[in-house]
Amino acid sequence: MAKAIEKTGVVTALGMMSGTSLDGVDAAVVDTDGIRIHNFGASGYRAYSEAERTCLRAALGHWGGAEAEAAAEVVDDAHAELLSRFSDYDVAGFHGQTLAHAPRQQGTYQVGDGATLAAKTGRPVVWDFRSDDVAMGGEGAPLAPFFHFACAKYLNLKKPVCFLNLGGVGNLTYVDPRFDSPEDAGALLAFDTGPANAPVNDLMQARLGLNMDADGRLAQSGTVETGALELFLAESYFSRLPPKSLDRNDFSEMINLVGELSDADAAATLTAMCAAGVAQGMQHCPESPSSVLVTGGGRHNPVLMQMLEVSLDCPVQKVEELGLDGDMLEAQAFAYLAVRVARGMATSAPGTTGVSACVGGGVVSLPG
Ligand SMILES: Nc1ncnc2c1ncn2[C@@H]1O[C@H](COP(=O)(O)OP(=O)(O)OP(=O)(O)O)[C@@H](O)[C@H]1O
Ligand SMILES: CC(=O)N[C@H]1[C@@H]2OC[C@@H](O2)[C@@H](O)[C@@H]1O[C@H](C)C(=O)O
Repeated sequence: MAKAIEKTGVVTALGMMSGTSLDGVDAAVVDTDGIRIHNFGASGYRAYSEAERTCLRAALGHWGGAEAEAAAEVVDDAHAELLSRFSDYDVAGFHGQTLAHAPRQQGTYQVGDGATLAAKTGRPVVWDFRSDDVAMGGEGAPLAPFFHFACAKYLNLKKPVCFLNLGGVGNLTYVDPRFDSPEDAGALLAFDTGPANAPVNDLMQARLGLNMDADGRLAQSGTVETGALELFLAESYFSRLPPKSLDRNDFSEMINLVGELSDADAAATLTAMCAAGVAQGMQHCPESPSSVLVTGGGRHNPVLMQMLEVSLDCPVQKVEELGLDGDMLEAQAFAYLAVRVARGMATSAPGTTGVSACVGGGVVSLPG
């Protein structure tokens, strides 16, 4: 069994991501040398139970304490359980669960203990991906952009393209595949676009006890309240230049902007806010991309997809149209990044997190 990973050649990495939507943990295998993607492998998913989700929700915004400890236990157990379904990998990338993120103040805080996981599994585990970037003045997020660059190369794309991830929060990566390396100035520009599904999920939870507006059915029957949308876009976050990042709950008061609206109008308006944040963010791209490739759970929402098609002036496609798996892209990203960290390569750049120089964050825990 591998105790440390080889310094060169293609290895099999297993990435795991527990995202801001708090729905569950994704895991996916990528064969890579840390530069090129050679192959995408098996994937898996482990949903959080209602009780686990309640525990995680209660810990959001906490920088430690009993709530965070309870959440850490849930995260560690769920990841260990998911990991036990895989046997054929050389290194694991373990993002953990973000509980709080304020890079300019307290920093960034993910729970999940990679050292324990390494001891349990007997494999090297790479974790704590964001802290070094924040310590060097970066946003600590988004980190998927270096992987998006590798995806563009894997797909043999020749023109600039955007990857748009619609999870709890939205994040956009502008990739120019004409550059050789993700570290080249101008190859990447990335930032969080604004809230994506989190406000709609919170609305559905508060008003109807549901986890999401499945297939946008409620939003579909509602009307967008343009006054609320304008107030949303007046938020100072949207006039800030990228790179920039958000905490899941930075926009949680948005739900108050739709407080007086019917369920359907509120859902339609919060969905429109997500699309409007993306449209606003696209104005920062140095060139109009050949297309916007959408990944993450929001791409399953046809109302949101249609709003994006109307408001963006380039084609909007699900990543599946190019053969990628939009449910697993983030887990794959942390598989890819794990290999880069283990090999001392950079995982973020001034254009992706605003860090002062390219930095390779992450901690490598070897089994004892
Ligand atoms: N069929 C669907 N209809 C509407 N919304 C959906 C559908 N499927 C998924 N979603 C939305 O996508 C969310 C999950 O997205 P995803 O798994 O990308 O989030 P995440 O990885 O937790 O978040 P992040 O990328 O912010 O870390 C769900 O909570 C829901 O809001
Ligand atoms: C601090 C943190 O966990 N941020 C997440 C979150 O979820 C989406 C967006 O906000 C993105 O910035 C990031 O995740 C992705 C995987 C990233 O780092 O690329």
